[in-house]
Amino acid sequence: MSPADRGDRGENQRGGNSGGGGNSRGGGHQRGGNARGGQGRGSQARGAQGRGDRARQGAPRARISAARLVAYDVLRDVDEREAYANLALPSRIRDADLDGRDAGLATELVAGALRWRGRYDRIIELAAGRAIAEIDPRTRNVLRLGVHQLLGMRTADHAAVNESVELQRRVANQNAAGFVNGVLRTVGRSTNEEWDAAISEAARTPDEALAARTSHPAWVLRALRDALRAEGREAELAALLAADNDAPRVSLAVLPGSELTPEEAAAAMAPSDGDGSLDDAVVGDGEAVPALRAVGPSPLGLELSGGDPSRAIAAIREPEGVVRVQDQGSQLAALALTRLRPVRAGERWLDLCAGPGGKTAVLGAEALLGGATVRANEVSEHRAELVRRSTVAVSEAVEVVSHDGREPAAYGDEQFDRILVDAPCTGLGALRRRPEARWRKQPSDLPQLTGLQTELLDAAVAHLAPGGVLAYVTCSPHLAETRIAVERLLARTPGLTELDARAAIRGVARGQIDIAGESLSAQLWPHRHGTDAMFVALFTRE
Ligand SMILES: C[S@@+](CC[C@H](N)C(=O)[O-])C[C@H]1O[C@@H](n2cnc3c(N)ncnc32)[C@H](O)[C@@H]1O
Repeated sequence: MSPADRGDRGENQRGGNSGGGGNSRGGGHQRGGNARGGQGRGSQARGAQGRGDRARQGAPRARISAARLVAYDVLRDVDEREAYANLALPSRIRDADLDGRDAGLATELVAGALRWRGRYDRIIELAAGRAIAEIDPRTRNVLRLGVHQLLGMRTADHAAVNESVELQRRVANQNAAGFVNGVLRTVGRSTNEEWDAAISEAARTPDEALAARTSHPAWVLRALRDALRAEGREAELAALLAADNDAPRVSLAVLPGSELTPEEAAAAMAPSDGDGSLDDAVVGDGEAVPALRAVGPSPLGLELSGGDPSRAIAAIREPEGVVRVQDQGSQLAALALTRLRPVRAGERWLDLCAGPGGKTAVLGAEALLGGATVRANEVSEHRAELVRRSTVAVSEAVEVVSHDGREPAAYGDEQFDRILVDAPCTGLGALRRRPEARWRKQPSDLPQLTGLQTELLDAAVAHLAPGGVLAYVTCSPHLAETRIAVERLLARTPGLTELDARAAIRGVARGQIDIAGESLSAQLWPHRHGTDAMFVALFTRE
């Protein structure tokens, strides 16, 4: 019997075939610690009928927690206003005046429901016996939050179901409250393993099954596999997909030239019991602040145990902007350009696509140390302002302008010794960081993006001084935005030579770094390096 067949469809559900899921058996469960499959949901499923009966016979109406309402509102913002969850969430949390615990719950609900949307939608389809597109968008979000509580969190079944039904009554179609109740009770009766087996059984191809189980759009899954295969590392696909679904630890950078090295900054905040565990918190001025460790591949990098990064940054007591949140892959990409060869005093550098200015700050700090100066260009005025704010600590060395990087004005009649083209891209390298991103991008976005990347690269190469170095960086491993873009650039640009970016990254990295493949460019990966999947290629012009 499939999980869906075992279910109790709500009064508003259509009957009919679940679309597969015929013979559910135990299967490969994707989640680690916070999934419930590993914790004996089988026995919970056996006891679920009794609890379900009590719910149906009029258990007391559940109160809806403010955290769930906030989470629902953020999902709606993401759907209806194309909001970014990481921006919408803090403002909704502030408006609702949630305390730390509820803010944490709202954050987990939003991140989980968005990240696992593909998998949860498939489970909802199997449990409901209807396509997700046929379910009202508001009800869909109520269900996604409910499924995450049942399968991704430790919420008690009755609380997850009752609060979801109440939420449905409050924010969506009241008449579908029974439907929500029925679907969620069906979902709660089976384990993660059983649902994964049902997903696989119902899928038309192995890729469709893998994409749904790991909650990746199929085209993204294929792009990731192609990129790994190009490095001879296709076997790492499962690890990569899992890493995309894990919330990353927050990384900080300590800008070069700071009074403290990352090691000293971490030591200054080491946990008082001295075991250095990242799960510890230390006490500063009587309040717990997150612990830091100088780990990760970037020599500027620190890793935060969790909690609010601004508290850790404040505790280090460096001037504003010196210690900052930044992925360590971004740090390495910037350093690959600045440390490829020694800086000559008076060098001019250009950061062509600078907003919001994370890499510009590293370039600025390196420029200050070496006697160079940086022109930072960003097409959007608003983002150019973010670059200004991001570079306050190194503003002496950085001038910010706002032009289209394809236009001569971006270059101001100059030739540059080093140019960073950190191009707009699909962002498929940062899926773990932006849980909604994977559902926003479409393969149809690629031609427009690769066209823009081509034009930006051509304009940049035309302003590279003879003997100068250009870094092409994307936060995407998609081959169309990485190796194919590089091969095409080399083919159409006489006098341009590719340099060894792998050696450059190995040269700057903290400790050994495993960069695979035969090409000269470097691809970083979340599962292998703990960074976003940044791509770095370096060129010089004869
Ligand atoms: C990947 S982001 C750069 C990230 C940045 N380097 C950092 O580390 O913070 C790409 C940036 O390019 C900008 N951009 C897009 N089209 C552009 C154009 N035609 N000229 C210049 N910048 C552009 C986008 O607004 C975006 O801020």
